[in-house]
Amino acid sequence: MVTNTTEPWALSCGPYSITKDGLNPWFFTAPAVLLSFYCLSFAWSSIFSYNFPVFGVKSLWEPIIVSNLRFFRSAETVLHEGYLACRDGIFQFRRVGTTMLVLPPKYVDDIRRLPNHIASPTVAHVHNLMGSSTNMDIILHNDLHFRTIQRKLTPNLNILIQPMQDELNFVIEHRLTKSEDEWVTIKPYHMVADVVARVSARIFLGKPICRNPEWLEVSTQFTENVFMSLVFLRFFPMWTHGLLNWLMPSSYKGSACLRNAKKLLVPEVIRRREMNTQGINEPGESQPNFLSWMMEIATPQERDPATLAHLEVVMSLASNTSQINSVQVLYDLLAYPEYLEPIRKEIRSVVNEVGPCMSWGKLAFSKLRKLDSFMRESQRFNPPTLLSMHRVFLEETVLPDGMVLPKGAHTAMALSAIQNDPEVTPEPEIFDGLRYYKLRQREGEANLHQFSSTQNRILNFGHGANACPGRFFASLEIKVILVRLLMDYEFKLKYGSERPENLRAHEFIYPNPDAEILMRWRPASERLEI
Ligand code: HEM
Repeated sequence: MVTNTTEPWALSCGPYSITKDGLNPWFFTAPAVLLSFYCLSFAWSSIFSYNFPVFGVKSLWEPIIVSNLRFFRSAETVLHEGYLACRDGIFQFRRVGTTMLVLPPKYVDDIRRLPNHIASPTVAHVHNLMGSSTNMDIILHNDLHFRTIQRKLTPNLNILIQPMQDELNFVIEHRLTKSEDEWVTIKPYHMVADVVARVSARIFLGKPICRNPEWLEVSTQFTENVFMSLVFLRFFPMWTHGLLNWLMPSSYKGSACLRNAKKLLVPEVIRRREMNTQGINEPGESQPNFLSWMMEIATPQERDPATLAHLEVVMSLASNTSQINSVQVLYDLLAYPEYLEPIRKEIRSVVNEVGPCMSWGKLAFSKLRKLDSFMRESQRFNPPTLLSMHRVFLEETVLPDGMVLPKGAHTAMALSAIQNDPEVTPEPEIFDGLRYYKLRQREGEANLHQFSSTQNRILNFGHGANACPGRFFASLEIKVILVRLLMDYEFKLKYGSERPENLRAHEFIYPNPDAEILMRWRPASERLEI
C-alpha cells in the first residue's frame, strides 16, 4: 500500500488512514463494530429490563456503559433521586450485565421473612462481589463461617475482650508513636488497617500465628484486590470476565493472597488436629479463636484444611468494614472535635466505676453510650455501602400486596436514602453525634438505637435473620480500639486541611486512604490506666 505523504491529512498508518487507493477498510469496520456493540447493549438492556421506572439514565438510547459510569461516579445521587421520586414504589438502575431493582422500605419485613431458597442473600452477595472472579464464590457452597460467628464468636464476645486488648497493647507498644512533644504525620487509613488487621487476626487465628507478617499482608491485600477487581469488572459484560481475569493484576494478586493463606494455614490446621488427637493443649491456643472453633463445628464435608483457610480469608474481607468504620469515626471526631471531651469523660467514668480498662468486660463497653451514638451517626453519614439486604430471587415471588418479583431479579434496599429520609431521621443534614444517645434516654428505648442494632428503617447491617452476623463483634472491636486510641493519643488535622473527603465507587464509600493527619502521645497522666 502506498501512502500519500504529500497530503497533510494523510496518515501513514492507523485505522482511519486514507490512502491513494481509497479508504482503509477499517474506516468502515470500526464504526460498524462500535454501532453493533451499541445496538446489542441497547437491545440487551431493553429486553432484560423490568417494567419499573429507571434512574441513572439520561435517555433510553443511552449506551449502558454510560449509565454504568454515572452510577459508578454518582450512585448516591441516583439512589436518592430514585427513592424520592418513587417512595413506596420499586425503581431500577442499570449496570452492565445486570438490572438492579431497588425496593422501597415498606417491603423490608416481607423480604426478611422470605426463605433463602426463594430469595437468596448469598447468591446476591456473590453476584454483587463478582464472586466467580474474586474467589468469593466459596460462600455459595459453605456457610461454616456464618454458623461459627453465630454459634461461637458472638456468644463468646466477653472472653474475647482480653485477647483483643492484649494484642492492642502489643500494637501500641511496637507500632505506634511514642512522641509526646512532637506531632507525627500519619495516614490514618493505613494505621487503623494495621491495628484492626492485628486485633482481628488474634481472634480469627490465635497466637502466635496472628503475628505472622505473611498473614497480615494477606488479610489486608486480599480485600483491596477484591474491591479493585469488582469495581473494574462491573464495567464489562459477564462473558468477558474470564478473559479479564487473566489480564487484571488485581485478579492474580487476589488469587496469590489466597494461595499464600492456604500455604500458611493448611499446615496449621493439620498441626492443631494432630495436637487435638494427642490431647495436647498449647498455651497460646488455650485462648479460643475462630479457626479452632470452625475446626470444632465443621461437618465431615467441611473439614478440608484448604477450605478452612479460604473461609479465614473471607472473614478478613468481612471485617474490613470495621476498619473503614473506625477511620470514619476518627475523621468525624476531627471534623466535630466538640464531641471528643464528652466521649473521653464517659470513658473515664467507666474506669472509675469498673476499674482499669484491661479488666473491662462486655458490660463495661456497653456503658459507652456516647461513643456508640457517635459511631452510629458517623455510619449514617459515611455508610460503607449505600445498598443492603441484597437478594437474588430463585423463584418468581408474589409479595403480600400482590407485587410480583420475577425469577432472577436482583433486589436491594437503598439504606442511606431510607435512613436520611426526614421521616426516619429528623434534620438528616445535621451531624448530631449524640443523636442516638438522646433517643436512648427515652422511656423504654434504652436498649434501642445502638450501633449494632438493626431496625426496619436502619439497614446498615441489613435486617432479620440474614443481617450481618459479625456486627456485635464489629461494634465491640471498634470500641476496644477507639477507647485506647482516643485516650492515649491526640489527633489533629494538618494545618489548613479539612475532613478528608470520602472516595466513592459504585455503591461503596471509602475513607480517603492517602489523607494525612497529625498524631502524638498524650502525657502519661492523661493516658488510660491499663
Ligand atoms: C462495621 C462493620 C460491618 C458492617 C457495616 C457490615 C455490614 C454487613 C452487611 C450490610 C451485610 C449484608 C447483610 C444484608 O444486607 O442483608 C453483611 C453480611 C455479613 N457480614 Fe458484615 N459488616 C461489618 C462487619 C463484619 C464483621 C467484623 C464480620 C465478621 C466477624 C462480618 C461478617 C459478615 C458475614 C459473614 C456476612 C454474610 C455474608 C454471607 O452471606 O456469607 N461483618 N455485613
